[in-house]
Amino acid sequence: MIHLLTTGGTIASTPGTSGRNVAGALPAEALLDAIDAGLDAGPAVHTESLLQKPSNAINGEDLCRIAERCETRLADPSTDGIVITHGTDTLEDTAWFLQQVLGDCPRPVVVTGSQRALHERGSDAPRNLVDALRVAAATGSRGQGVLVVFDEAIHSASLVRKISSYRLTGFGSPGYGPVGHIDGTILRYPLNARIPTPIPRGPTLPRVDIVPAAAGSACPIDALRGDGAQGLIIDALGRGQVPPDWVPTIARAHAAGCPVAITSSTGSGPVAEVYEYPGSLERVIAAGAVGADALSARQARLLLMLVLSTPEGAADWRARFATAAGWSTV
Ligand SMILES: NC(=O)C[C@H](N)C(=O)O
Repeated sequence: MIHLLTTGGTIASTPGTSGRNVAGALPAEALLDAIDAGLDAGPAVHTESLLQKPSNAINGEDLCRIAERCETRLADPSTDGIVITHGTDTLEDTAWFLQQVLGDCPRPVVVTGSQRALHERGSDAPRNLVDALRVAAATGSRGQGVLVVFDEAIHSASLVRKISSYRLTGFGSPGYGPVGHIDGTILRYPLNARIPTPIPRGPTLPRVDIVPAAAGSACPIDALRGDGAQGLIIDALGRGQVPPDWVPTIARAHAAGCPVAITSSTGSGPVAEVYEYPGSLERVIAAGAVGADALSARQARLLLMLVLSTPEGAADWRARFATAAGWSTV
């Protein structure tokens, strides 16, 4: 039995009164009805409508609810796999979060969505959902961690990012490529994903904000801390550089006990201490920040939220964050 958990997004959209889409209105049963013909003799499916939201509205509480539903379903031996439908705007965030808490997934957990709603011409919703159910039911998908299925490709949740705001090839794994492909009813897995070790999570997730760096821009870190941010991700330039006058502000945050991590805003490739000059990553790390390897800012944010959500994690955040961020290196 495959458990279909729906959370909203364009894949569950209905037409609104103005002609635009209302994301998330369709319940799970209606989604399944719409693709029944495409499933042929596919797996038996049990449905659950958990959320009906556009994905820009998914918050930390929702992430914990989705994770909890996965854990509960996976504890039931009748569940062979889980498919989660989700809006594409933050699909990679939820998939990444689940990857950090669920581990290698001996029974597959697959996330999908669509760029066009079911009622729109050429909708990718039926294809993506049928493919996701097929991937969740396949023995070859076991132990590969959380997977994202989109446009006949299978991505690791550790690597996937939304790469187009509208094209049906909405997702990619920049620098790596998909871990598998869906060729009709045949699944091909040319690569095995390396799976990070699960991270314990507390009952609530603390607030961590993302600060984009740009040449000559002002550093809002003091204001964000004053407003209640408990950790910060600086989405930095290139290998991890920030404007030179940001460094004292980062040192102030460090002295006040606020974790600061550095990602590269380039979209592909890790941060690295390859320069020494004012504002270089080497100076930023000397001021107390930690590098986030090749994680996106959104991945780093969720990782830091998870690490800080338990007292043990908060006490040891630097080592735990760095280890988890570097999961893909050997
Ligand atoms: N294609 C989509 O699902 C986008 C939509 N705005 C969402 O993320 O909910």
